[in-house]
Amino acid sequence: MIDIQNITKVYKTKNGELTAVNDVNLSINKGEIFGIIGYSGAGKSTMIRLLNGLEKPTTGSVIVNGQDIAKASGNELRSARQKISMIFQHFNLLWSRTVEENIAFPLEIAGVPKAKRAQRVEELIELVGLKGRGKAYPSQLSGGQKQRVGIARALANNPEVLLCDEATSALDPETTESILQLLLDINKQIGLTIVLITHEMHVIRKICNRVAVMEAGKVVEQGDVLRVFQHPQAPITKNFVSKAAGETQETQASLEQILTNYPSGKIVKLTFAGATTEQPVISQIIKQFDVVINIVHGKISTTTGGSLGTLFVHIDGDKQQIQQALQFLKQHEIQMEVIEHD
Ligand SMILES: Nc1ncnc2c1ncn2[C@@H]1O[C@H](COP(=O)(O)OP(=O)(O)OP(=O)(O)O)[C@@H](O)[C@H]1O
Repeated sequence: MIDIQNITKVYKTKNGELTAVNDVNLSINKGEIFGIIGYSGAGKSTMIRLLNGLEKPTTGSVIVNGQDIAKASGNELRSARQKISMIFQHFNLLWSRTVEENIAFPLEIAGVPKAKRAQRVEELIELVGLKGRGKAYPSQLSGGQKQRVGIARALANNPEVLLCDEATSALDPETTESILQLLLDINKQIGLTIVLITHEMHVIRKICNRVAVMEAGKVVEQGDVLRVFQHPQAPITKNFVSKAAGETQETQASLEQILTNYPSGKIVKLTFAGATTEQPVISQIIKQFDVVINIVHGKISTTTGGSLGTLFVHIDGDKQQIQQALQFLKQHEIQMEVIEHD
């Protein structure tokens, strides 16, 4: 569906050249939700502008449905861009237009006759759950409702790809959940390909099938979301994953405290994925080995590929028994990391 081949984008600035995107290759399948995550300045916005043809790469190609967006211009580029739609962090609605009129706007531009427009607007209002709010103005809507208008407007002309630029970053956690759920539902319902950029790993965890992690213009890691959460490789990915698992500075501090207070035993971080989240391994260890287990921190969350759990435990007892308990965990395909002092 989308093939990004060796794209590099170099900006000329007052201070010389700046490489915002550096030799990136990505392949995004039809109907999948693909996330690009990175901290500020990683090159995500530049990537999205390259994807919708707003920006031309310095080198490389961006093939969408067999067409190289990077080389298209004029009518060709306009028609290619009609298949790619976008939603934004700050919604970008027209404030003097009602919800209906905002959603109708791209239909007007595309020359859709009035009666058909009204029918399509009604369908879209229903799809995004805004029934009864059609005559309201954006200023009368909550943030979540505004983003629903943004989504309806983006879908008006039946795009094949929806680009989401930090679409939930301005929303509170509950509204974020409901907007992510709406995107997931739409993806399932109409098979829409969604590419989103974000700096929040929980957004990736909640709705993406695959993820690419960007740092300083490069993709440092990519793969299935569950796999990346279970076995993050790059330091930056490990950082994102532990934040998404709710490991705060407070968790780090309590681990340090336990390491200091209990010099014996081991503190272990266990990562469970898929079926292993449902096995009662901790109680099995306690029954089978002569060890004491203290739970320090734990969380289970779901990804589109299955459940994922992290658990920090302090295992104490006879050295050999601890070793055997750790071996038991390994045999049950539970990812394990022994925590040492920072
Ligand atoms: N038009 C431009 N001209 C010059 N430099 C630019 C331009 N656009 C982006 N950059 C630079 O390219 C780098 C990547 O920026 P980009 O906005 O793509 O990152 P980002 O990951 O989206 O970060 P943010 O979330 O802060 O927007 C940054 O160093 C930025 O200053």
